[in-house]
Amino acid sequence: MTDGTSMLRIEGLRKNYGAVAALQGVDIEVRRGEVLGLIGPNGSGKSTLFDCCTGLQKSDAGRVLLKGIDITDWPMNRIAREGRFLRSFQKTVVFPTLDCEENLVLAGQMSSFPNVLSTFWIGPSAKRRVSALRKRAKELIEITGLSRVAHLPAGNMSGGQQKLLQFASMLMPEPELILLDEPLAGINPILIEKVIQSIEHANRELGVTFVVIEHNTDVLMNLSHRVVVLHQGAKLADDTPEAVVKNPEVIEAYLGG
Ligand SMILES: Nc1ncnc2c1ncn2[C@@H]1O[C@H](COP(=O)(O)OP(=O)(O)OP(=O)(O)O)[C@@H](O)[C@H]1O
Repeated sequence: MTDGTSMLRIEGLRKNYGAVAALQGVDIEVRRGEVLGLIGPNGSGKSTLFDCCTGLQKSDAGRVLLKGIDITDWPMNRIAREGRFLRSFQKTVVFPTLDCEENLVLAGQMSSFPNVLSTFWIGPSAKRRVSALRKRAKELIEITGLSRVAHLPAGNMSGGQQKLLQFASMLMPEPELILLDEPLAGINPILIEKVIQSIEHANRELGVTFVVIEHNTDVLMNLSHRVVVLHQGAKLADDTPEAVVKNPEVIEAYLGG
């Protein structure tokens, strides 16, 4: 649960794509330790908000502060490495010929070694790091419920299992903040439960703060401590899940249909 301190502060964020005002001055505070749900109709600016916070798109105005530090102009890799701040994309990406543990160790190596060449250096300290990464990979395979398929090349796993593996990969570098873009899209109900449990475990036991975009609103309302609603690039509501589902403006703009 949150201790009330600021993890991510978004101030007056604006982004135009030509004539389209994707974000029209959005303010959001994400508190350390919370799961914040982000909902809104298609095209309301949710993914653009993630893109501008993580350096994939440059905003036209506004600021993004991570633990009080202005990261608005930081490039993506600096945000991920120094900020311990990661995001997922709607498309799942895994290394298809590697099994779960190999995928996870590689994800850990890519983030914990200072540069690509050093991942090939097999000195004693590198061996120790790889062995620590293998230990963490095994724990994450257990946590995400992937043990039964862990020996398969990731390319032979189902789409939902690949999503779980991608989620576990994001946890390898011990991030503090993760933005998840539609983690449940296209996966079956049994795996939906596993994804939810994995997010809850990472939040409660590993202390990871989450912002989650998800169109499955029933699940999102259960998972989130607080929910922000975007509509036409502006914030329409910012409240508890219980209050958001009863908000007449939110019902009209999004939940009603
Ligand atoms: N790279 C881009 N170039 C031009 N317009 C874009 C680009 N990315 C997004 N847009 C436009 O910006 C607006 C917001 O899009 P965005 O993808 O952020 O919405 P969203 O809420 O994530 O939608 P969805 O729920 O469908 O994923 C839309 O009108 C979209 O068409």
